[in-house]
Amino acid sequence: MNYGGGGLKSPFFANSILNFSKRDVDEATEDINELSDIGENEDQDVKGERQKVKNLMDCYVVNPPVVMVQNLHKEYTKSEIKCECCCKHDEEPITSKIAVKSLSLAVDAGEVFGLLGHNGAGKTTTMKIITAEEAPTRGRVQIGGENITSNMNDAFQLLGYCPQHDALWKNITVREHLECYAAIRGVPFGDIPKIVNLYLSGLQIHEHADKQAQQCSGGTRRKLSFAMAMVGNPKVVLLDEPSTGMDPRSKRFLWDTILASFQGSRGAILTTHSMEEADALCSRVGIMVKGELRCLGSTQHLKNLYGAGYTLEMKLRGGDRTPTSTSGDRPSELREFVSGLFHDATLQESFADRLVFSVPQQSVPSLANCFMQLEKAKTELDIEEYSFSQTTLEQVFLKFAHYDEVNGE
Ligand SMILES: Nc1ncnc2c1ncn2[C@@H]1O[C@H](COP(=O)(O)OP(=O)(O)OP(=O)(O)O)[C@@H](O)[C@H]1O
Repeated sequence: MNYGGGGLKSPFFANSILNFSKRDVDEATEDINELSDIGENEDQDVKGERQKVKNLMDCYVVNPPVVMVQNLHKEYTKSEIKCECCCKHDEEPITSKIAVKSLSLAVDAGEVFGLLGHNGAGKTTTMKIITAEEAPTRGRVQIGGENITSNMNDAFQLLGYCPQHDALWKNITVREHLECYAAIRGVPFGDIPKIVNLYLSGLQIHEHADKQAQQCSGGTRRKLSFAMAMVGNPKVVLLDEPSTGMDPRSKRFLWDTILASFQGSRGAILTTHSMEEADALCSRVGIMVKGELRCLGSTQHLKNLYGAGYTLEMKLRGGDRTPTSTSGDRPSELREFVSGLFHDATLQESFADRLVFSVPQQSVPSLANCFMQLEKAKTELDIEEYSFSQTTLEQVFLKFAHYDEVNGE
């Protein structure tokens, strides 16, 4: 039995019409708590989140998280793996593939949770399971406290979804898409034109409003998908790489809309490959590696925990007085100064008059003192400019990416 009505590219399909069978549901809810595949060395925050979800699932909560998944697991079996080529796989038989490994997560109201990870880490699969486009191998999902299998109507009324691949009606105009979604989400009839125009102008797609979706560029279709997910203010919104292909001004509108929307009782899950976007928009992020949630917390928490500390970048004044010049070995003087100030600092890069040092967290007991010394050295050592910055989220992400490579299959 198939609950789903739409094809894969239908906007209604992409907005949460169930697509799995009763058998899938029964099997999926088995063995929720008895798992043998949870890593022994699971990160403390991930472990804490798993326990938090278990506690919340076990009791009645007045204000439940907007999205809660418990021990979500997805293994594509041999028969589910779609082969896109016509070979007979004589050499390499297709085996099963674990896309999501025992993921437990609770996204609270007022939160934008960033799901980060390499291509193929399992982000989209997680979203597809939450929207019931895919059935989990096991695990539970609640949206606004409503179980998506036993209380599907209530659960999906709360949900907006911007899928990774735009799901639009090709012969319907941009404006009609938005009007239809606004009406479905219960926007009062008289307010629909005003609200639709707000999105059209904010995303700068007014001039394309009366074009059919099939006549629009990829960027315009992306903007439309984002607006469709947001219009009518659903309580929970899943945004799968919403800003891909958007110009900077529209991206700014998207950021502003997200920042303004998910306060109070609403919440969102956002996937993005832009660490800048995650840093700007997400109250918490989680990094997935090979289907597994490896860490989670605020971006500052992850930088403190997994960051390498600080990066000190310095540029000496006078581009021609390079290390090969005859005017004294100023870079050596600078290196000496830096190692005196930070004992464990290491030189990462040195090119002409520009030097970059990596400074461990524990070498910086006082930021105030550090800046005082750097300002003094600026004059004494004739430094044109310097920057002293904390590890970026990108560096934290790359650390996990490195783990992925080292432990690659
Ligand atoms: N229908 C499917 N059949 C078999 N394997 C699949 C299927 N869909 C996804 N996968 C596999 O599951 C893993 C996770 O894929 P998923 O699309 O969730 O990753 P992702 O993190 O969203 O990547 P991206 O950043 O590229 O969107 C990948 O290895 C992918 O090849």
